[in-house]
Amino acid sequence: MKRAIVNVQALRAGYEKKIVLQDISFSAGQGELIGIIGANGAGKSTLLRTMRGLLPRQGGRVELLGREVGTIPEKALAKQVAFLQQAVEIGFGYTSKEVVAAGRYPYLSWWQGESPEDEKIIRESMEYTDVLSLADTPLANISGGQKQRVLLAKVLAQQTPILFLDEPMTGLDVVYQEEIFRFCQRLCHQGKTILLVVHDLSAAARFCSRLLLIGRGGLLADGPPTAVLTREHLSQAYGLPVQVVHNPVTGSVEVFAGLRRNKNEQLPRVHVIAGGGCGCPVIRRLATAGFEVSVGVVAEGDSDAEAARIFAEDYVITKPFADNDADAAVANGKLVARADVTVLCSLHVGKNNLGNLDAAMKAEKLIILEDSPIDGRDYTGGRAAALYRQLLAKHGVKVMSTSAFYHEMYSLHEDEKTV
Ligand SMILES: Nc1ncnc2c1ncn2[C@@H]1O[C@H](COP(=O)(O)OP(=O)(O)OP(=O)(O)O)[C@@H](O)[C@H]1O
Repeated sequence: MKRAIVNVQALRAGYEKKIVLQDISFSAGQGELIGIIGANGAGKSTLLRTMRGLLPRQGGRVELLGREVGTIPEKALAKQVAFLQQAVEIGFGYTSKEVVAAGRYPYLSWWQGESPEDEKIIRESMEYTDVLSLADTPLANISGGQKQRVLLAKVLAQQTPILFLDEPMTGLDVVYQEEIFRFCQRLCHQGKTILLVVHDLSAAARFCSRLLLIGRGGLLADGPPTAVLTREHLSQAYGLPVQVVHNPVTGSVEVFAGLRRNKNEQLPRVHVIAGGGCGCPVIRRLATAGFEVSVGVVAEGDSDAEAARIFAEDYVITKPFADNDADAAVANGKLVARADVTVLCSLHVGKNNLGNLDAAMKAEKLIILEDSPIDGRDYTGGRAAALYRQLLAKHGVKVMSTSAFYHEMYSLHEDEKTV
């Protein structure tokens, strides 16, 4: 086991009249890049500020390089930890270089100017974050993202083994954001230990070796990104249903937060009859617009089945090429009966999914999405087309293209009027 560079035991953190975090325990070893994640107001900044000794602890211990943080003199502490704080105010009369030079303060006495060695470190730090060309520009004259990179250079110039970075990506475009993550990785590879607050969970998953999830007044999870970024953990931390999709190709994670529903708001339930991938965008759009969505019957392995798992609250998935799955048909029928509106996607119909048209027949309110004539989508020798024509003749049925539906679907909130 590596020596703990940061060691936090049973920490209680917060403010005079308000305890924000209880019982936080973890330790960080050399070379770790640790992302601190959690909802707004969860206590991430409070944790970092307490660990750095800027906020008094309400209980527990924080050790940096084996020493209790409260016992380390300020200048010695500044040689151990550099802290990029959120929303720091800096006198705007200073040039970028002067701001970065302030990072050298733990190494200077009041009578000493910067040595050639300090100058070299300042220049290298500014090169690292690509702001050397702004050296003589006053901070007042540079953009928000450039300012953030100047502040990062200042933190680097402090040359500490530990870095605490509170949302260092604020204001950075995607290219610089990734670059900052990559240089954090490089610094950790060189032996530094970095804890950074990050809101972009996908980037956190790709770049951090470990995540600490803060929520509900404590440490909800601690471990590698795949173990921390689960539906259960994130739903707890963010206080609403969250879906998590890990992309094995890019290593990134997509997180879809459910809507914060007003308890009195009754949104229509929409059942989507899909298959062969035609339902995928319909399911996604309905769910992200806030509808309660169910899906059926779709086949395992089909992208509609994946979309159902991610976005739908209920679904019926059958084995691929399963003919006449009676149980699936019954379950699908129940979802149709429960829905306020059923949407029949523009699917291709073979003998194994003919039952989907029977299910649509039972819908009280039906919208048919028709992107091409049924005859070109009928693989049953005419049975599907015949059933489909009966559907078209049903009372109150609406027929439209899928793209037209995307515009119309918001009026489903007033479905009585529109269907
Ligand atoms: N100086 C303060 N005095 C009292 N309460 C505070 C103070 N600063 C923050 N808080 C409260 O402490 C809680 C945690 O705030 P903190 O800034 O640590 O959250 P955070 O996770 O960093 O949030 P965000 O993601 O929005 O930056 C919040 O409820 C906040 O209102």
